Amino acid sequence: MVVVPALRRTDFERALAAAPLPHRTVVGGAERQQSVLAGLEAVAAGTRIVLVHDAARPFVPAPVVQRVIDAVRAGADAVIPVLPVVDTVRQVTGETSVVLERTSLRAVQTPQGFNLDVLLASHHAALAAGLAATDDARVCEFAGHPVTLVEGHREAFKVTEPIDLALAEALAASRTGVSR
Ligand SMILES: C[C@](O)(CO)[C@H](O)COP(=O)(O)O
Repeated sequence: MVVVPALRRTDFERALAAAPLPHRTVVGGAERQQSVLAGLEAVAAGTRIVLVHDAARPFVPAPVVQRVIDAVRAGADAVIPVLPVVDTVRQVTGETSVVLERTSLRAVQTPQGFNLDVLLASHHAALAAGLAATDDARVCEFAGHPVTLVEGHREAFKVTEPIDLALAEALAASRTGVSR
């Protein structure tokens, strides 16, 4: 299931026409949570496990995906790939700031894996409560489900800033042997 903006649906469908895997598109909402919920509600009844992935993380290595799937298959309700944080991180409140204990911090990636029934029920609970979450694991946690961590990978970075494009192009060239 590929969640797309309403105004670009045709463009996405055209771009996805040659995709090697069967897929469908569904129109998302204004915020991430609404888009994920739209995707989940379009998933076939009877599906047990679902992975939620950011299209902005195109280089996620297959072993990360496998670790997430394995942990959900082993019975976890919510599984996320994470990485240690390499920068010193400060929490800012108004004019003051404090350093957070770096060894206890993890950067969260996708794909995140879930028991579909748990994730759907959690999204409905979050919607009813007005929770705004930046990822689906937070939605599950809010609904009382534990979150299992597995090892992520630096190559699963989110293409966000202009400089990320240079890295993305280099990685794409190294994987395909084709450079632009
Ligand atoms: C889910 C996520 O990738 C985890 O780091 C991140 O929260 C997504 O944020 P976005 O603002 O929806 O790209």
